[in-house]
Amino acid sequence: MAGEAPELSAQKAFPVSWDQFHRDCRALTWRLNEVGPFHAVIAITRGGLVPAAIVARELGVRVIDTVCIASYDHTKQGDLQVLKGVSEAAMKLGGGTGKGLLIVDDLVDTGKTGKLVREMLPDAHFATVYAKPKGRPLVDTFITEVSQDTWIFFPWDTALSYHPPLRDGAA
Ligand SMILES: O=P(O)(O)OC[C@H]1O[C@H](OP(=O)(O)OP(=O)(O)O)[C@H](O)[C@@H]1O
Ligand code: HPA
Ligand SMILES: [Mg+2]
Repeated sequence: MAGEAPELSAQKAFPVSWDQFHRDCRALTWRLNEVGPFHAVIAITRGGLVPAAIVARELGVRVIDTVCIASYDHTKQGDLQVLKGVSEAAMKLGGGTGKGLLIVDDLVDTGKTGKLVREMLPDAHFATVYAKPKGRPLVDTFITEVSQDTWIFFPWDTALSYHPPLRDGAA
């Protein structure tokens, strides 16, 4: 496609629909239900907000906080920027180390974001919906692993569009 980033076309694509994402979040919650209860859910923004809402709903957790981190500009990772840390109230609930807190993100890729959050809350439980091999050791619970050269396309980042037939060269 004209204008497409070369690193995008070189990678395998793993598109996720809203339905599939909801199902995967519910599957994640089944596993987390065995580990909890949790005092609060900490969503890593922005991608963690969507699974955090679903997981918190299923687990009956009403206290939700955010850690706001930015790193990727589309598919290129830059330096991590912590725009907002854990609130004082959530810190208190986690006894200062994160015990009994559930950190939720959409995925771990290189694990840089996860590592940073784990340093903030070393005793928290870290859950993601998807994991790539490099980040996987940082996660306590996840649902689906994809290869490192796969790019996951989330439903909030995508829209329905025309796709050319395979015989015309479509991948
Ligand atoms: O394991 P890593 O290599 O650190 O990558 C994983 C992180 O990257 C993405 O967030 P991003 O920084 O793009 O921000 P966003 O959630 O606002 O999209 C994703 O949501 C994870 O938080
Ligand atoms: O595979 C990915 N998909 C979407 N966002 C991401 N941020 C890091 N890796 C990914
Ligand atoms: Mg993120």
